[in-house]
Amino acid sequence: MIDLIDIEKVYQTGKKSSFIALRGINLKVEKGEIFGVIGRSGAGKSTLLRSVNLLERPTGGTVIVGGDKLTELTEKALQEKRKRIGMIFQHFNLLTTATVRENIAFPLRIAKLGGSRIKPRVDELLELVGLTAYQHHYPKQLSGGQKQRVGIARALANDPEVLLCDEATSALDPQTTDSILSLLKEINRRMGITILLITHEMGVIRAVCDRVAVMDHGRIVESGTVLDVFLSPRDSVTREFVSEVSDAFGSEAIDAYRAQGRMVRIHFRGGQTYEPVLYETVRRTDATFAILQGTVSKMKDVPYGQLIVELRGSDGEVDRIIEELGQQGLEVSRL
Ligand SMILES: Nc1ncnc2c1ncn2[C@@H]1O[C@H](COP(=O)(O)OP(=O)(O)OP(=O)(O)O)[C@@H](O)[C@H]1O
Repeated sequence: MIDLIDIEKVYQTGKKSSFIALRGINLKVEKGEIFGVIGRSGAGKSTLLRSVNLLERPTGGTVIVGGDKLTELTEKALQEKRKRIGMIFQHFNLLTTATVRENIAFPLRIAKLGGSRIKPRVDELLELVGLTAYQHHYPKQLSGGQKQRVGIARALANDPEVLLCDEATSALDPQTTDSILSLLKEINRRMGITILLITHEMGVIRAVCDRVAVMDHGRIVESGTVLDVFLSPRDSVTREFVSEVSDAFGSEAIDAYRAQGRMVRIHFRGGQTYEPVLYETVRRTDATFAILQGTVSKMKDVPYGQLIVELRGSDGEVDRIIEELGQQGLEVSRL
């Protein structure tokens, strides 16, 4: 649905100086998925997101959305295409002197829809985001979460195929963040809208995304399914993000144990998370095990678990257990 090919962005910062914000970005977002881009401040996330609808025109490369090469469209054709690419912002960007209803109707008026079609569409959108009772309020009378709901309704007004989310929950408290993320998931599921979001919070990625790309200094340093990247991060930047949401791992207590050897980390995915796979495997040997740390959580809707255990048995038994766990599809790494 979104194809970014060899995207470069160079900002001219002075007569003779320039800054490279994006370097050779290649990214493909499939139809119907929620794709997250994560990175530290200054990594280039906003520049990348704004390249998708050409709010920021790349200095090199090709942007394709829904089969159309945006980088080759005329200004008029681009305006038309942008109607099918919704966008929401960290600070909502609402019209402060217009009511909730007028804010949502705004893109429909721009699209020159007749009044008789605007009213039912706005009613539908108000209902979708749960703001029917607030339709005559002004933005200053709303909470942050409600303002973002207006932003979402407005972005969906023209029935887009893609929704771009620019740090959409960064200005919200954790509870409101959860409710906005749930709304985005519902919109994606019910309407099949492809969502591309940028964030600096791994929690956001874990809650809603199918796949993720990690950015650093204008490059994508790692990408893959959220589960893969989360459970086996390769790049140091990724590892830092992952440690933010899994602070239980790698604690000093575990490090102290490490000296004794035979410690393993086991990753469970999906239905396996709830099965006694470890117990059943160890039971078939003379070995035993001690659980040192464990967690069960969810990555979007997929359950996953991570256990750190010390296997107590002979070298041969320990090798056999690790091999058998692997054969059953568990990821096992010696610590
Ligand atoms: N108009 C501009 N002129 C010059 N440099 C710019 C311009 N816009 C962005 N930059 C620089 O490009 C880099 C990437 O900025 P960008 O806003 O895309 O990063 P980001 O990852 O979204 O970070 P943040 O979350 O802080 O916005 C930064 O170093 C920024 O200073």
